[in-house]
Amino acid sequence: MTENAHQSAPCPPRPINVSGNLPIIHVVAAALVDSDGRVLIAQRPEGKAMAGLWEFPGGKVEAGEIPEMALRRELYEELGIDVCVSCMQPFSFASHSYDRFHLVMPLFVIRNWDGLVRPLEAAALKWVRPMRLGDYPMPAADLPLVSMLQDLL
Ligand SMILES: Nc1nc2c([nH]c(=O)n2[C@@H]2O[C@H](COP(=O)(O)OP(=O)(O)OP(=O)(O)O)[C@@H](O)[C@H]2O)c(=O)[nH]1
Ligand SMILES: [Mg+2]
Repeated sequence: MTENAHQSAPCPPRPINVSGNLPIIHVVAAALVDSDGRVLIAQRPEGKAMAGLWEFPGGKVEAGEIPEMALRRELYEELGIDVCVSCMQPFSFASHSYDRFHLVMPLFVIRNWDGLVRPLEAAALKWVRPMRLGDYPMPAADLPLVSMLQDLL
């Protein structure tokens, strides 16, 4: 072993398709944090994939959009709020293989916005203390993000 080699605990299992045969879906999502440190999660409505699961608001990046523009559009469509790009703090990202696609999803932390959040597309919205996020079933890609948020907040 060289002097610089770093010995640490074994990597946790992270199912990932490395053969490159899955379409890549670019999604962008937000952890809105209120003045009490609670995080907003949205329940996916009936009729959508993963219906019933709780997620970070956001959605697919469209052709020609940068992630911040896509997030501003999605948060207006889904929650009725306006968020300026300078209030979007890049936090982390998910890179996760589902059966049918590979998801790449940056997550931004947002503490300031204009307007009151409303469930314009979600089945329900909830403000949740970071330590309680585990009480809500979320997509597999989100689980590492939840741990990182719990460390941050
Ligand atoms: N918004 C969001 N999508 C997530 C999360 N985690 C996760 O795996 N996804 C997946 O990312 C994909 C795209 O999300 P989406 O359904 O919100 O996309 P969208 O708002 O553009 O909806 P649409 O395609 O019906 O117009 C879905 O397959 C969703 O399950 C998350 O925390 N937030
Ligand atoms: Mg969405």
